[in-house]
Amino acid sequence: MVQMQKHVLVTGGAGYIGAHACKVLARAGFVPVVFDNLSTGWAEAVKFGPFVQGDLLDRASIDAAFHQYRPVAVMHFAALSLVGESMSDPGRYWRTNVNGSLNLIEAAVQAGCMNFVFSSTCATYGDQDGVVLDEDTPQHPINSYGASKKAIEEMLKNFGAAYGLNHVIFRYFNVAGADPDGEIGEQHRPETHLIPLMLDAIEGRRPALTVFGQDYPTPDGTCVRDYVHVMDLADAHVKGMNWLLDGRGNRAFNLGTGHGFSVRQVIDASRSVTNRDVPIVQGPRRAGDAAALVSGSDRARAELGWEPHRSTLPEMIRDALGWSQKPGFLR
Ligand SMILES: O=c1ccn([C@@H]2O[C@H](COP(=O)(O)OP(=O)(O)O[C@H]3O[C@H](CO)[C@H](O)[C@H](O)[C@H]3O)[C@@H](O)[C@H]2O)c(=O)[nH]1
Repeated sequence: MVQMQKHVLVTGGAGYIGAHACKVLARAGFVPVVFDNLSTGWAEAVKFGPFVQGDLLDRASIDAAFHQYRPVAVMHFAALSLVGESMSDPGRYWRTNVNGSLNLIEAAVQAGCMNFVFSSTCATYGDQDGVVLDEDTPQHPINSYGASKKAIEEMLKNFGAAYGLNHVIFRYFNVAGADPDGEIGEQHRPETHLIPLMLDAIEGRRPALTVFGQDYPTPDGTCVRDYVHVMDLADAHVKGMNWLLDGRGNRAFNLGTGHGFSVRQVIDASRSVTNRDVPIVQGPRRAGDAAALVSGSDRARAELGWEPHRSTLPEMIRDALGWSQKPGFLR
């Protein structure tokens, strides 16, 4: 019997999280079709299926991809995602994230591709004074990035109500680590994330790690985040897509472990992996940073059957380190 190949359109599939999702999709028997403009992604990261180089602001190129591949679902990772940059250039965030998503959602509906998995963020919750954030926590973003993602969540609800677009929304906490096989990993230019910058400082690619803010209302004064391994996150996406393919309806899920770690605790954990000290300098707070973002993660576990298997700090740091030591790694 000839098996029909099931394609999944993966926007942003050449980026960090999207590429890991492609690997897990391929392993689960799907064909990930990457749609990416390479503004922050890497052609070298497209390893698990076809590549369409296109821009979400160009509706015709999206329509062509739907027409050519007839995907069973969309995973929408493509976005600008830096909190600091979103504060200094909000127009770019609204245009790219919101207009791009509107084009994609309209194209999906028109093509009859009614299963949509969306990358949202804990930044939609804003700064909530140390409470553990569950999916019913009111969303009050404090930066343009979070506001743009919240707007897209609303858009999905509206298109769900009007046209029956089925959607799963994932609100990520802090994604870290890399594919333990070393096929893909995190490579941003410029790099802004804590763990890769810390490794750069340890390995001498940068003189030091700047700790942004020491006076937050947290136990040691540095920001607290909930770190989740990128492969665990990718697994959740396949579970979320299967949830939609099984007709289980629209749902938002947090993706975090439920445990928060301060910047200082992350630095301390790196010593246990590398046996090296992190050269640090103390800097001011970064605009748009919430003091603490920790996930209530019961819903994804209970309803999706998701369990993070790799999301310990040492494992995430070890996998990120392995990737950064690969020949050809550039930063
Ligand atoms: O050089 C650095 C870089 C980061 N940090 C601190 O480390 C923590 C983590 O910062 P990251 O930049 O690694 O991650 P963010 O929490 O800013 O961002 C993550 O969470 C955001 C939502 O809050 C968005 O989803 C974003 O895309 C995602 O990377 C923050 O407290 C930040 O202030 C430093 O002290 N020094």
